[in-house]
Amino acid sequence: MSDTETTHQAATPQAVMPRPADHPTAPTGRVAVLLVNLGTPDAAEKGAVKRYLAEFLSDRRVVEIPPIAWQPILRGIILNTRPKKSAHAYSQVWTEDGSPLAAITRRQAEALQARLGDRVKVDWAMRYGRPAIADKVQALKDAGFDRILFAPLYPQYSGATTATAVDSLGAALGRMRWQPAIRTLPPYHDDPAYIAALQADIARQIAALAWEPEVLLLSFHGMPERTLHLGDPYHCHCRKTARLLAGAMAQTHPDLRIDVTFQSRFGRAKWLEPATDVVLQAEGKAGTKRLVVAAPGFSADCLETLEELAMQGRDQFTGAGGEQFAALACLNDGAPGMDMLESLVVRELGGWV
Ligand SMILES: C=CC1=C(C)c2cc3[nH]c(cc4nc(cc5[nH]c(cc1n2)c(C)c5CCC(=O)O)C(CCC(=O)O)=C4C)c(C)c3C=C
Ligand SMILES: [Fe+2]
Ligand SMILES: [Fe+2]
Repeated sequence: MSDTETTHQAATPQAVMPRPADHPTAPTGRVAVLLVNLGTPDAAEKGAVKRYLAEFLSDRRVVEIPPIAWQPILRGIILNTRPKKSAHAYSQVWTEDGSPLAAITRRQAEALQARLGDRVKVDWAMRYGRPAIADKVQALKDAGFDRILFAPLYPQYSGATTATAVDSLGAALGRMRWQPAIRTLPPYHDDPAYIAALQADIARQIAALAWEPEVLLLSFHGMPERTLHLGDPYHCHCRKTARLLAGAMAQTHPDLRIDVTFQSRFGRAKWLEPATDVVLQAEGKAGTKRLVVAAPGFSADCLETLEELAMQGRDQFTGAGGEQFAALACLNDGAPGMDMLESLVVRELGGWV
């Protein structure tokens, strides 16, 4: 007899049926939060990077070229050239705990667990590589968690990030006879808690510098410009985040000039502009001496912030005449970012806990 039938009968006046002991595989109402980020290689060496890039760049949400045209380019050229170069870049930022993106995402999950206590189980997964979304969802279900808040840690929605993470969840659910109930965390690009966290964290890091920046660049990961015309809200979300953040920063730093750029251009198509590397050189050439760059779209530091911005970016700016440069840390597992994440998650869990 199912729980539903029991409840129905209990409501009738004649007989109050005793509730049967829970079926051993029928847990109810146990709630988990699964934090999700992009994914990263298992090691900073060519083979691991090749496996990671093969999975990532074969995702049709990421490279929107028909496989018949794209796969020969990917397998014939890109996977034979890029892994060596990218492995070298990864080796420059690798930590004792492995890839920064994975290590920080794990710490975010641990910090959120400590904040939420035993009401909720917090775990983490990656869209590409490990730990895989499908494995984590199955493990949570097997452990009795039948309600899962799936939280892709991308403040700005994009088909190439949020949607593909949810696709992967959907594929995992598609293989399950008995699925957990699912909620997904909406994009939070304009949430006051996110803007406040960014403002506080950026202001704190600027105050810790021994010099005063003239310019703050807000560098977001790029996307092919075509995706904007196809209706992807990513560009608009980035612009709105930047507008709200600039408004908040103007209260405390009225003399700071704030500009938006897009980094990590890939391939030959036109990407969103202006490009971060181009602007860093142009600023240096134009006489800007002191510049900071922040990456508000990245919830955790990773290759793109630690190598591309902090290392290459410094060379681009100082090589063109700039003098003082700092790449600010992402929100990571610091207090402002964790306060924000806790408030977003608690709001989405309403009615479940
Ligand atoms: C067509 C290629 C790419 C698109 C589109 C793209 C979108 C996109 N990516 C992020 C966030 C991250 N990307 C990261 C690394 C990375 N990105 C691409 C390509 C595209 N990204 C590549 C090839 C790589 C791997 C590194 C390299 O070889 O250059 C990372 C860091 C991962 C890490 O291990 O540290 C993040 C994070 C967003 C948010 C986004 C679209 C909005
Ligand atoms: Fe990327
Ligand atoms: Fe990059």
